[in-house]
Amino acid sequence: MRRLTVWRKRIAAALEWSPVDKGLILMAMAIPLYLQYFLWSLYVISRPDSHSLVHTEVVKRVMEVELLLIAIGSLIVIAGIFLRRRRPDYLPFQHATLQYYSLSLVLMSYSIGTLSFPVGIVLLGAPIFGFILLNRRAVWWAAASAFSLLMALSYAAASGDIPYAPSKVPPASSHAFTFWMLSELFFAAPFLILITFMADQMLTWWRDREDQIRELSRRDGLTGLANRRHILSEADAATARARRDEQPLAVVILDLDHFKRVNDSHGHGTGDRVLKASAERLSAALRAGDSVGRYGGEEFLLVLPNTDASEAHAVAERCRLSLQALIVHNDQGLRVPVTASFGLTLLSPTDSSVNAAIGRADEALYQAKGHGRNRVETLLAGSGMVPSDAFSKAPQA
Ligand SMILES: Nc1nc2c(ncn2[C@@H]2O[C@H](COP(=O)(O)OP(=O)(O)OP(=O)(O)O)[C@@H](O)[C@H]2O)c(=O)[nH]1
Repeated sequence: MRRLTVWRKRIAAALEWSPVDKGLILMAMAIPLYLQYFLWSLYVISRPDSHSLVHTEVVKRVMEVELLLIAIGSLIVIAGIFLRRRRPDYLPFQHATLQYYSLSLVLMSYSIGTLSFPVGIVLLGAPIFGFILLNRRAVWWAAASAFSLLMALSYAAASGDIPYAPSKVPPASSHAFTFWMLSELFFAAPFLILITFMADQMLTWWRDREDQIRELSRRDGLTGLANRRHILSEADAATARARRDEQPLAVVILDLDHFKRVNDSHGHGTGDRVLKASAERLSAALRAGDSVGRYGGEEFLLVLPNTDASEAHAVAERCRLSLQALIVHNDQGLRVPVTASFGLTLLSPTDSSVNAAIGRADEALYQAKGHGRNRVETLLAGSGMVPSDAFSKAPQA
């Protein structure tokens, strides 16, 4: 099962393969097909009723062509194996494999009829699959060659210059008709299975990759927290919910104190470590449902749904004490003191958007800096600054 998963991942990640490897995978699909057709030919001419189903002489000639195609295909594979280490990006190899694949399939299809069911499947599936996986220009060239050959053979057959579907004896009985119907399904089955399977795997892989990219675009590279854009969009969503449910929403901005000094005295690397450790502390101090993001260089934004001023003050205090207790060492092993100042507010019905509340929290933060840092200040719309002792159990360091 684990092996299957590994192979699934490999197949799904085929977009990343080198052009030579992609050419080789095409050959790995084509050669077994000719083996499959060869075995079918062998089977059909050995049947006692073969004369009522196929023109055996033609089928024997087709078998020679199949063997020739297998031999040519094997030579191309040997060339590919030779190239894959030395020149994995050698695009002409992909052109060669695509031309081989498309022209030989059209040629093979001629013997059972250029307008048959398997040809339709190949014509439809191969370019879609090819455009996703292979070089576009090479696929266009191969599609153009295959289409030209298909048209030339169809035109020659229509004009009576060559027979149409020379292998086939036109089904004269329901038995012969069933035989041909099953044979055509047998020819088309590998394409149907392979194209469906590959499309499923690749689309799954694409979706996973899209999810990863979306996640990356939302995260701050250093701290792993939501980045500014994402925390603001979370704040917007929380605002809409708070207004709909008529619940309070608290917004807190915090800024590490004298962070320039940390960088200047201990180096940027230590500064980065402080930011990462602070982010971890903040995430750990919040409840499920609260959000935290990196709002600026050393500024973080907390969005606390269903939280009134007193609860939000307690959360901010908890974060403040947690940061104050943080132990980060510089490269020389000295402890770097970390504290932060906090500005808190609640969303007010008069706020046109969450940005108004963020602006107020920023103003409160400015006050916290002015009042000596490492403290929480609250500014509420309508009531102005709220003294810290208005909240029960709100100790300041
Ligand atoms: N190491 C590191 N430093 C950063 C990063 N982003 C911003 N900074 C630094 O953070 C410092 C912020 O300094 P200031 O805005 O002057 O504020 P402060 O020194 O914290 O002073 P107060 O806010 O008044 O307490 C600047 O030196 C920025 O270079 C980062 O990703 N990594």
